[in-house]
Amino acid sequence: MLRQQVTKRLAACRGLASEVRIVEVGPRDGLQNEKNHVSTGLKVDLVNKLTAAGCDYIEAGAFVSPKAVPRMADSKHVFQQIERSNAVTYAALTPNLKGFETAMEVQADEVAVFTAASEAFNKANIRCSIEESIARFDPVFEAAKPGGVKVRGYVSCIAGCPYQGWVDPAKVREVTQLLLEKGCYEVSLGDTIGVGTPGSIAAVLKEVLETVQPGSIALHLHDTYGQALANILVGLQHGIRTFDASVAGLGGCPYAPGASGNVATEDVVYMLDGLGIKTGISLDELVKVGNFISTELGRMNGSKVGRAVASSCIHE
Ligand SMILES: CC(C)(COP(=O)([O-])OP(=O)([O-])OC[C@H]1O[C@@H](n2cnc3c(N)ncnc32)[C@H](O)[C@@H]1OP(=O)([O-])[O-])[C@@H](O)C(=O)NCCC(=O)NCCSC(=O)C[C@@](C)(O)CC(=O)[O-]
Repeated sequence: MLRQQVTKRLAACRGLASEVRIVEVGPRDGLQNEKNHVSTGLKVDLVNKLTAAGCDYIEAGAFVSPKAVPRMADSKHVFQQIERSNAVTYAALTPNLKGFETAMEVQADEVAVFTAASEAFNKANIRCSIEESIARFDPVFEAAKPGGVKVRGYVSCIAGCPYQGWVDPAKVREVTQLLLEKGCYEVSLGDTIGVGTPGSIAAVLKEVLETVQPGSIALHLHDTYGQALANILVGLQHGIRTFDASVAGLGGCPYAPGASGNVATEDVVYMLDGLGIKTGISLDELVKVGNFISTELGRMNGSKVGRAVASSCIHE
């Protein structure tokens, strides 16, 4: 109790938010690149367990070409079988109108369109230029309007690209702004290959926040170089209040060879708990979910907190 009061005061003193939103991307970003088959039942279990742990935003699947990303081919069944909570937003990735229509068939609450700040990455990932990708989203924005469906946006490769290397922060700002003007309510800035450092992420945020409000920005940080938590702290210091994360650090992008998964949700929640910043997620329950999915997939739990708790290190 005392620790909670002290840490809350600490967060306030440092001008950090008292609450943040975690976008749990494990069932989508986390599983899209799994080597082995992942059953629909396991995906459904994962989403249900994340719901029970208090996650209130879960990206549960992707309506993309099954040839491009076979692991997401059963997203329709996942959406049809999950036990929904009214308190949770169940979202899906939709690269075009076809994806949006499927998302609506299975009552996804929100959709996300995705492009990049790197032409080379976009060509590999969605087989078109940045400009063409945004034109493809126009029908999605149009179709979303009548039903008031919220559209989130992703900009990949904000801190570097596996194909072209350096990415200009001005390009990140330009694409972000365009997505917001077109109709995204929020744009998640993706360090797709996890190369960003507190210095480079601060430089990107400084550039983007020249013209965009921090409330319209989220950070989506892969943890390849172990910088993601430090980068989240930089995000908090810049007023960002939404962070994407993946339970057990699951994942990687099929078009970013060698990149590890998103920062582990358990690690983020542990850090935020320590800062007295609320997420609504139960760390103890989340750790169980991370251990469950890691065991089921036969992979090492990518969350340091998950491993520490499992090996009975001291945990308040
Ligand atoms: C974008 C396309 C479709 C373009 O692919 P294309 O080949 O240019 O498009 P197309 O319209 O010619 O369609 C090709 C085939 O895909 C089918 N198709 C077309 N659209 C759909 C759809 N919505 N749902 C299901 N099927 C679809 C379409 O029907 C056709 O089937 P075929 O006639 O060959 O049998 C393709 O390249 C694609 O689906 N790519 C998937 C890319 C992807 O999912 N990448 C991983 C997610 S992004 C990511 O991880 C980064 C992020 C978001 O996490 C942030 C970060 O970390 O930076």
